[in-house]
Amino acid sequence: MGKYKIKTLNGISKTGLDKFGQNYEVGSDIDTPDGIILRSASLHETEFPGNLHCIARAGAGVNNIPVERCSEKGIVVFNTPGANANAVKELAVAAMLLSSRKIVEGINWARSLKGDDLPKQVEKGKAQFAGPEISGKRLGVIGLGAIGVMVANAAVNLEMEVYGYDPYISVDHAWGLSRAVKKANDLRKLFKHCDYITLHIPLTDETKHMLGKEAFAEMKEGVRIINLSRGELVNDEDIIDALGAGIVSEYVTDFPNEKLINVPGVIPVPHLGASTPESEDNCAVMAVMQLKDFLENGNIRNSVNFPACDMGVSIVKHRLTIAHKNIPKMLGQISAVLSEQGTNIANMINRSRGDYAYTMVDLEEEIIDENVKRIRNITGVLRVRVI
Ligand SMILES: NC(=O)c1ccc[n+]([C@@H]2O[C@H](COP(=O)([O-])OP(=O)(O)OC[C@H]3O[C@@H](n4cnc5c(N)ncnc54)[C@H](O)[C@@H]3O)[C@@H](O)[C@H]2O)c1
Ligand SMILES: O=C(O)[C@H](O)COP(=O)(O)O
Repeated sequence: MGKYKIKTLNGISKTGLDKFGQNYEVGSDIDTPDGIILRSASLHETEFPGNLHCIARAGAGVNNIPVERCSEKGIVVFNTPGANANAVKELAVAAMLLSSRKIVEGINWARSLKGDDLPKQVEKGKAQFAGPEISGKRLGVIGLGAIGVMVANAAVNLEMEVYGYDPYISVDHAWGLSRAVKKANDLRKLFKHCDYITLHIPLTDETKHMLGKEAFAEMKEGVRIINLSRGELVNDEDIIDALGAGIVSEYVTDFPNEKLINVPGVIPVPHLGASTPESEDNCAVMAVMQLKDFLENGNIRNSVNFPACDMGVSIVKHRLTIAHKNIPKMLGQISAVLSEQGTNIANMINRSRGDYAYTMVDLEEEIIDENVKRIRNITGVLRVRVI
């Protein structure tokens, strides 16, 4: 078996890449990779080579990856849940303060001062940069996943009154949420009462333009909006109107574009949410370890399109992994091929997730190519690997 080939897109932390080790050829110029590791680069226009088995997003959001197209080809897509959450939480706290205290304007003004009486000018001019404290104000957190929970809890510690909205919250994340966070059952109520609203949800067909004209019409006048999640969650034209009308007083976005950049009240941050050495290392290490375990053992952990599946380290003659559609009679057809050959199945596991499923089979003897072909040809089978 030759070396596994991994293509890198974006700058991936060396601490993570070093974990690939000797059996891997890793680089940005690899043509026919077994795996891809990336951050925000878009793969929507990319044709995938036939031998590409897996893609790891060193980060949270996977809207830059054509996940459904990958599923149809049996390509397993991973992300690294929670690995950059603390970095985003810290920037969210900073964003609330930036939106309140006119810190950026104040710094720019201080830098523009000239003369030999600067302390005097500072004291005379500072009043124009006064802004409210966040303590005692109401914060609405939309999305209570890895980041939203941390932001909500941090805001409680900063003495804010916090409302959380997430109809799909996981049990684990609910356990991690401070009891002081109040549950918002209805987004309209959250819009009506909150002084600050922060978004921590993925970009999907459901969430695109979640903040638009109708939402702004419900909001408290002067609300401050923090969007460190994805630009398209907010309708640009509508928030520009809401800023002009004074409904929104400040909009901190980690996703600036040409429409927003010079609008008064917009605080553009150049997608810095996860840009800390700590989270870049965390994400890369997690992504690399997941890719390695998948390529070497067929195990799936933290995939966004296939079920979690783990049979430990492969120590048998062959491990067969089969990505397939979640349809009846699949296991029967696979085991029929193996039993016709007289092969003893040492261990087998099958898991499903929505329309897709994954089967792992440990075999104590060689599997002949003809039978691998027969399994590949079963209707609904997307990909077969022999490890
Ligand atoms: N700015 C950055 O650098 C940066 C860094 C990390 C993540 N992000 C963005 O933040 C998003 C969230 O990251 P995370 O790590 O917290 O993800 P996560 O999967 O842990 O949490 C997302 C939460 O959103 C909830 N949700 C989904 N649809 C919802 C809806 N319609 N209404 C309310 N809640 C909904 C889910 O139930 C889940 O709890 C990512 O998808 C990514 O787009 C940005
Ligand atoms: O979804 C994410 O994890 C973030 O947007 C981080 O993106 P980045 O890795 O390109 O900084």
